[in-house]
Amino acid sequence: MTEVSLRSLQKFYGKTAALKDISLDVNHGEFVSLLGPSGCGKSTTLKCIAGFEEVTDGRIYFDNKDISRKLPEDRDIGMVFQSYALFPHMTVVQNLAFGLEMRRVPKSQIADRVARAMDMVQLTPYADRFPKALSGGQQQRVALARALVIEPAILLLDEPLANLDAKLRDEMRGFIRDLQKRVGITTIYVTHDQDEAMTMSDRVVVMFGGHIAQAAAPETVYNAPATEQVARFVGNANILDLPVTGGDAASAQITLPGGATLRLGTRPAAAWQDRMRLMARPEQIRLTDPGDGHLGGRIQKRYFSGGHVEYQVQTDCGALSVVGPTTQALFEGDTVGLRLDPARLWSLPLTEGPETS
Ligand SMILES: Nc1ncnc2c1ncn2[C@@H]1O[C@H](COP(=O)(O)OP(=O)(O)OP(=O)(O)O)[C@@H](O)[C@H]1O
Repeated sequence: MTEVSLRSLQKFYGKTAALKDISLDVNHGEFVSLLGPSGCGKSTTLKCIAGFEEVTDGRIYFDNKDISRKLPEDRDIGMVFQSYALFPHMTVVQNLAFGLEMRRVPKSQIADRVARAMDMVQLTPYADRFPKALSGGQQQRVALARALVIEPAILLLDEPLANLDAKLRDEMRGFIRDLQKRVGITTIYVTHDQDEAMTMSDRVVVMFGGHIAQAAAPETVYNAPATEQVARFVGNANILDLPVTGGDAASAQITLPGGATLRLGTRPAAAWQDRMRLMARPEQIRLTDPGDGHLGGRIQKRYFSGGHVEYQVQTDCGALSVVGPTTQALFEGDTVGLRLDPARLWSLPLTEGPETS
């Protein structure tokens, strides 16, 4: 297991700054996802770690060894791409054996290591098939096995599930995560799919415009986003901009448009702030009888989605998204009350970080 440290990475393509300042430590055996919108620099970060791109400035360390200028083949990484990149004219066994032959692993060991890798991804019955005779999910499992059979120090995955349909993608998420835990390999995973990042990772690194906005456990990124941009990118966020009307050194009191007050567990970040931007996730707001909530509203849209119902509710704080149980008989046009949980309202900084796009 290997620790990866990125120190102030910068990468320019001509005048385009793909990475502006990336610093990150990935612990031994950790599964870290790089998450962000298209063009934020996820793939470039991964390519720099792999050595397919040279950094313009900054350093990359594997276990405290500076590998920034090493060739990809000298970095001891296994890589899986979105396009499985299997050799079409080779069978599964041959695809797996290839990397070992290139590394001059003794023939006597190759068969055994290939067999173990195939078993690991449950593909033993398909050993002699060519890639075109395998499903997308099976091909991606071959690609995984091919990356792991060389027993690399670090596993890098670039949107490996993007080509699979939704159901298979779900299955493969669990499969990759279980396999990574069993093997215990340090893994960096690029995705623009927040569900994927949240369900699979020990830590999610949210990136915008060549910067890291937050690197934290999935629960922290979701419940305590570092910025409004993170709040809006990861999940559905209701943002309430409300005046501070009282409180003390430890807790602020805010007043909602209808006059209801709430005592929060936090203060505004800066002494001069007389308002707060608070985030409430849809499932943290409860719909009640009109007059019973902290805020009044009218249901504009109702979306039944099997396990729960999503509502769009027009309020004096704007349109809020609320998730409720299917047992609640509420419909479009109904007048409702909205109850907020002061303990779960998250105070966002009023100003964003250095980069907002
Ligand atoms: N080879 C290249 N030449 C010039 N510009 C590039 C090159 N590769 C990437 N870029 C630019 O660098 C920035 C970051 O690209 P990158 O591919 O890392 O983003 P990404 O977050 O992985 O996006 P996506 O999710 O769309 O793959 C983008 O502005 C992109 O246009």
